[in-house]
Amino acid sequence: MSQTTPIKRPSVLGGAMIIAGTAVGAGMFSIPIVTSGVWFSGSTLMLVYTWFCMFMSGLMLLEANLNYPVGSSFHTMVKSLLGNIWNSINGLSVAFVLYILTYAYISAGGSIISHTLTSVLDINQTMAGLLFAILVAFIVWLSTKAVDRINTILIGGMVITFVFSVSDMFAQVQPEILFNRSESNAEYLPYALAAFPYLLASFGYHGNIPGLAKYYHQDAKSVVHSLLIGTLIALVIYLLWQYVIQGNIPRAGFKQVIAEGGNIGNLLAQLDNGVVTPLVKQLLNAFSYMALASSFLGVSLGLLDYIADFFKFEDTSAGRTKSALVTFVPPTVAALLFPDGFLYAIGFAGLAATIWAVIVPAMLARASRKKFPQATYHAPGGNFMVYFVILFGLINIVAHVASTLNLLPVYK
Ligand SMILES: N[C@@H](Cc1ccccc1)C(=O)O
Repeated sequence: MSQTTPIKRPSVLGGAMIIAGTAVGAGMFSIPIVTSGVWFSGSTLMLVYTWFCMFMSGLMLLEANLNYPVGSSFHTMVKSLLGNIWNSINGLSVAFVLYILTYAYISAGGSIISHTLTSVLDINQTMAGLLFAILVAFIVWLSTKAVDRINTILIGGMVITFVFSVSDMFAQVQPEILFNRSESNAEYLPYALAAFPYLLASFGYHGNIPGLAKYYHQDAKSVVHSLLIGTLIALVIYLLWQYVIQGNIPRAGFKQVIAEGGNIGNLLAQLDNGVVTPLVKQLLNAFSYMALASSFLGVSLGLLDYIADFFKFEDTSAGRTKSALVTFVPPTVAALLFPDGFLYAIGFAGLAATIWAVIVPAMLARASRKKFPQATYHAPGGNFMVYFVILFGLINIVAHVASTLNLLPVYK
């Protein structure tokens, strides 16, 4: 008797963890700093708006992806739906984001390692960044499987340290600080626009969508659910993070963080003067390492695969060594020369990600509806949502260009 065995699909939660693991990373540490101008209430609205648009653009990418063979990359979709010019723009913006994030992770990694080790070991930030980069490069060079295993451990550790540290700090939050009651006539709104690209970068995960569609055997519903849950986990983590940080460190304290360069170590140092107990500080440090390392592993693995594909390097240990050198040497050298560019890097990552994680997905959905009218999955909201998402992208570009040209007020 012949029997068709139903395809066993992995649980929605697994995909949600992949998405949350990519999204929650270096961007998160920039959020309280870059929103110190608009502060807590305003940034809550901005986070929800950004989450919504980044979730929608993910669904649009999925819509296009499902019309192509399993696992088709950005390259295949953009080339077929938008042509060669867009394909080049898209490819460049992907490579740029991956490179600049790799730099940001090395810079930030150096900053927290040297911050936590100052009392026991006199190691400067540049050396610490170098060690961090070498360790991650080694794991990525080993194999995708090694990255997968270590990431699972890291995400487990992140959940534990985040829950313990945040639940303790939760109780310490002071409404006077959180709502900035001591400052009368404070201005918030003028500082809002400049923060957007950092929030956008923090919700970036879109490179994972083709892989996720493959993981769920092209079942739209499972992918949609895991995107929804994964991005909501990121949103909840960011809101809690904002709540405990901006409810414990007074708004004026951020002027010092920004003056010191705005790296993670500077932010964590502000908690030394506060009410946070030494144990909670250690937990937060541990959380920061793990959040950084897990994104660093994921992003640099993506970059290594991209480079291997671009230069046609083989998947042998010699080929992987070449890919690893092209992946890690330029950002490591940049981090040695400019150890404190963390915030700039996240802002530029947000700008470039606007292209491939916001505008291109919206354009792909529009083009794919014309080319494949019989498609079964459609992202919600029709053409209105396509333009809504494109508008969000344009706001981010204007925000970044204007703030780079010093046209926007800066809280410092
Ligand atoms: N969201 C990631 C950065 C990222 C952006 C775009 C794609 C992938 C990752 C972070 O905050 O660290």
